[in-house]
Amino acid sequence: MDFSFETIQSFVWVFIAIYVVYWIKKPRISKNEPPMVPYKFPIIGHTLDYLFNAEKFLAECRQKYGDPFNIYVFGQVNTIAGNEIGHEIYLTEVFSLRSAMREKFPLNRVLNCFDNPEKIEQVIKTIREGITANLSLYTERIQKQLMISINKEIGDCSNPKLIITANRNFSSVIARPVADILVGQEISENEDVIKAFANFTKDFTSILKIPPILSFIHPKVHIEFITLPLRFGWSPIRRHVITLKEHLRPILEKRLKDKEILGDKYEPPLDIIEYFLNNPVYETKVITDDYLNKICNFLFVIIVTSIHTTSRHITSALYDFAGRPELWDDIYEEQVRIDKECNGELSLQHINKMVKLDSFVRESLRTFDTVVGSPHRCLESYTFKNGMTIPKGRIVQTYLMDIHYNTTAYGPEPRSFLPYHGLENNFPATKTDKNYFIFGSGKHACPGRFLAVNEIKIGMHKLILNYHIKTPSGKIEKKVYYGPYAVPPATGLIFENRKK
Ligand code: HEM
Repeated sequence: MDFSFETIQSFVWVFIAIYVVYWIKKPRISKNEPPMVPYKFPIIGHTLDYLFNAEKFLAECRQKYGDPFNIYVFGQVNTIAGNEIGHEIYLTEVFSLRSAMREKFPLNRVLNCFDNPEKIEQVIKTIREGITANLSLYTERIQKQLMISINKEIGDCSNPKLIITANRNFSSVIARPVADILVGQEISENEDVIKAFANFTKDFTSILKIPPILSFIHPKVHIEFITLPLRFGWSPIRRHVITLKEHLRPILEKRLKDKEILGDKYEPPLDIIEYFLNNPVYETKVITDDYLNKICNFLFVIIVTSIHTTSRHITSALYDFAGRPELWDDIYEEQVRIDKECNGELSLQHINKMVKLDSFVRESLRTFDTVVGSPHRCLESYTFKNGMTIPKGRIVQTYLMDIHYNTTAYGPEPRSFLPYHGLENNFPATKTDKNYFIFGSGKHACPGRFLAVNEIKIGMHKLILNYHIKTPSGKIEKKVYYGPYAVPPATGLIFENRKK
């Protein structure tokens, strides 16, 4: 075979380019760092194992190299912190989830307040003061909205009905109560608004479906590439922002007018938009387009953090319930007793009495089975208590499976489903703990977890009271994996009316 001079020249250039990338990207691990797991292929490193075999691969690394260890994925060294060391990440401000998320979930490119630490602090304060502190006042409305959703999405099942949960994962079920809390009862009756709430995250994450090949050069190159269309004016979420603005404007204008006319006699509705109108930072006399953009930006941050997460976990808890017939009667009996006690109208006290259901939900959250998650960026060089040091800029991932399946906390068979572990050990589903990281831990632990668990418990209570729920196979269905991240099974659930 003859090669022309040009062909040989091209080969040489390709070789030089690969060598330069290899040399630049070659991980440089200093002496005191966690051990680097050896790999066979330069540049690719452990990427394939991480994507297609994460559970087994990381378990083998953990066994061989201890905790923590370093792996090389998508051209970056990642430190994997497990059961012994993981909690340290959450005890100091040296590690930042927000900084790491910018390269994984570039929401800041469509919601500019996501890039502003002060605004995010305001979001967190709003969740704590405006939602969690008022949870008892919201309970009746959450219940009502969940029942509307259940009747619409599941409805009459005189004959068994298969509801396919894939992709949607009951996001519109959860969107309704969240809309009620954020924008009030009147706007949340509008189906377009509910759709905007339910689909915002799914539509935004459509840009994340592009495989991160360019991350091998640098994660920022990949992010610049996938967000390129946004710079030319295309936005996957624009229509949702327009819908919300359209419906917010007349309501906000009416509230300002009512306030002016009624003065002290004005009765402020309980919702987050009213919380804004009374907040010195967001006070206004006139509803301008700029003001609406500001409010929508803020609301969509709460929507992104609250709906997708909660709907994914209520779906998963339903699969966990449906696949375990041995638990059905016990949990059903608790719901019947509480339903009789409250005459169908739950208060926060009644929800707190659902101790078996709470323990079941905690166990479903613990065994959700994402292998690693919650990436945090190390903002300055840090030395762990065991003396190992990691450099500034390093991404540290929490090895959730190692934490959630540790034998010290969960006994000799930590992978089995222990429905009453929380109840027996006085660990409610909302309580963060070094053996339970589903809501993170420390200062930045999820501020929305009280709302999330309440929605899941109310939703499950109503569903279990009204329906027999089964999996199509009659067994526990397997989760679906995207690399190391788990999502609920996609087989669907069978609902059948309970005989009253
Ligand atoms: C089952 C549902 C949910 C899960 C599993 C979940 C999980 C998490 C996790 C793991 C974190 C990171 C914590 C850390 O770094 O220590 C977090 C943060 C956060 N979550 Fe949730 N979450 C859920 C529901 C919600 C809801 C309903 C809201 C809002 C009402 C919310 C708002 C937030 C916010 C604003 C943060 C950022 C906190 C900060 O940076 O300080 N989450 N969540």
